[in-house]
Amino acid sequence: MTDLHDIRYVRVGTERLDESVEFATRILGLELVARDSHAAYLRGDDRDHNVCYVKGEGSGHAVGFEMKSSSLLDRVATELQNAGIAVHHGRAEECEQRRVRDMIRFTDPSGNRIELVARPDASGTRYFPSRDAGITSFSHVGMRTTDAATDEAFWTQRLGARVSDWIGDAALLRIDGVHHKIALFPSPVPGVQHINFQVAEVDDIMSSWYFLREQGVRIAFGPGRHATSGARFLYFYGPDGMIYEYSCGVRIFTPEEDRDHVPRQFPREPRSYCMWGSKPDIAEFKAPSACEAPQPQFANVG
Ligand SMILES: O=C/C=C/C(C(=O)O)=C(/O)C(=O)O
Ligand SMILES: [Fe+2]
Repeated sequence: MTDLHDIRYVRVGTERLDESVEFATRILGLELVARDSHAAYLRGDDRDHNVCYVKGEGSGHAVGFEMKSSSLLDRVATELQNAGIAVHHGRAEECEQRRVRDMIRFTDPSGNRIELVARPDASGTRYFPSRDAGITSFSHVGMRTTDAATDEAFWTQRLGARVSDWIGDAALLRIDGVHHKIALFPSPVPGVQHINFQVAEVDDIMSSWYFLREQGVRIAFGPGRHATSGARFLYFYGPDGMIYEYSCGVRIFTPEEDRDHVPRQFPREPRSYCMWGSKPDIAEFKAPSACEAPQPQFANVG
């Protein structure tokens, strides 16, 4: 079974490359590290990049995870292929575009594009934010799943993730001590639902809340506190309907807790998403299931 070392990057196809870069630097607070006519690379920590906007919406979304070595990557590719999963081995040009030595690509059962990489470029320079949003690291993605049980089995059985908690059918999955690095939210369509950056403290969340509103940014959820990980959070919309999340204070499991933790089942109700009572303007957090209409008490904020 795979041992995913860490989440590494997310690739977001967009027809609005300039607007995406403008939003990511001036509003979100990322550093632009490289840019060409086809793609822009940005980061919120000391790694080479965490987000790559790729020209052309047709490029879709992809999430990259680092493996500890190229030999582990090869082993996983073989295991996946033996399990009947189609695996694409990255060509030199694709590896170069991702700033990695080796990569493979496949899709989860919903069709989310997953990339596993080995020997990603390290960076010799510190993250230097364009706006002091208090970002400390790129931390997780929320992904849409069209079949939560099947995708959860894929992530846990094929990719070695562990369930930390569920809200309804949505699984929050960890690959290390952090409560989750992947979350799978039931939806009629696949894709990246939100991109999370950790911030240093709750002051960063509250000052960003004022800043974002002043800038006319559509707030998606929060400020609030997740019942699951205990993180304080703020979600907001960027170009192409992509949702970004700042959060701080996510639960970190000790090795003993990681070993002994029994996933908790939270009901699919507002208090499971936010202990403070904030109401989400996010489809996957509102509807009781992918097929049913939103409940009236989940009315949008603002
Ligand atoms: O309530 C839904 C989301 C929960 C959390 C959390 O517990 O921190 C997330 O960050 C997430 O899944 O996006
Ligand atoms: Fe999140």
